[in-house]
Amino acid sequence: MSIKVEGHHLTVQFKEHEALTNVSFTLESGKIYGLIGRNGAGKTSLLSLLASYRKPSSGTLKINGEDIFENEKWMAEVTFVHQTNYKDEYDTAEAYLKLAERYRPSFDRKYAEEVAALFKLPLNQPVRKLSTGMQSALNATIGLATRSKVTIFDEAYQGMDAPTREVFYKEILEDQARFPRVIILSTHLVSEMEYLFDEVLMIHKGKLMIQEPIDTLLQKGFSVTGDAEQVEQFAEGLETLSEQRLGGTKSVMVYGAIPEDKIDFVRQSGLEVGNVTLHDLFIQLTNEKEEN
Ligand SMILES: Nc1ncnc2c1ncn2[C@@H]1O[C@H](COP(=O)(O)OP(=O)(O)OP(=O)(O)O)[C@@H](O)[C@H]1O
Repeated sequence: MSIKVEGHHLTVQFKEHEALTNVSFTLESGKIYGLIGRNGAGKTSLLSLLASYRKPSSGTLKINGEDIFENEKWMAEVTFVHQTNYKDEYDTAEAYLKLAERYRPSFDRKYAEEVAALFKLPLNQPVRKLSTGMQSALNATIGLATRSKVTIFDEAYQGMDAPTREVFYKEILEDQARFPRVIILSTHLVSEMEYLFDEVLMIHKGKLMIQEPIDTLLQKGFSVTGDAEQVEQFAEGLETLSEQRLGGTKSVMVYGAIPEDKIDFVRQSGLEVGNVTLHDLFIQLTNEKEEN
């Protein structure tokens, strides 16, 4: 069954503070969504609505046309993976997998064991004794193997070292191809995880600034690399996001399209034109808003 999640004009109000303001979006099965935003932007507030942890102060949130808050059918189809405090957990990792199998009908125990082995997760150890990275690997294993129609990973990589994160990312891609669902990855590791995203949701100060396919988003800017003097000449008067210089070579990231009157200059000078990165766009777009 394919899934369509629709949020309309969602607001989350905490006493004095509005954590989310008038947020609307659509999510569909088969896509991986990158949810990015600066600290305190409202990412977890949005995810807690999807997980039914919280009721929106206003607005609607539906899956396939049905409200999800306290809706048992849909709550059972959403898995929210986030950092957990396991300091008082004496059960083993193995027992956790058994528990997940008991409570989640879609849980695939065999796959969970395969992923646990890839993570080198010591299943016979009490969870409280696992390192932070291994506790995250346990959460990630359960999140993947539950195969919920909506699977949310909220900075689920905490403490994982780089090779472990690579295992995690590879499994996300491979298992999503086998069992397409809505996957949301909330992250601060923008550069590292960019290649996983089909679409990006960028939140800034409680507002959804962008929901766009990653390819469209990356066409909002470009990079130019080549002889430093020529690059500087090219970039004069343009809005640059970042620049790097190595000896006589320089690279700049520019926001916007290449201006018509500079196209010939690029051709003649032989400067190399490439894509902008999500990391640079993110920094630029969230700074720009702050200035406004
Ligand atoms: N229970 C709460 N009571 C009051 N304010 C809250 C509560 N939870 C979150 N907030 C505030 O709402 C805003 C959004 O917080 P949220 O946790 O959604 O941000 P975030 O984007 O997930 O941040 P981070 O990247 O730092 O985890 C912040 O200003 C935060 O202080």
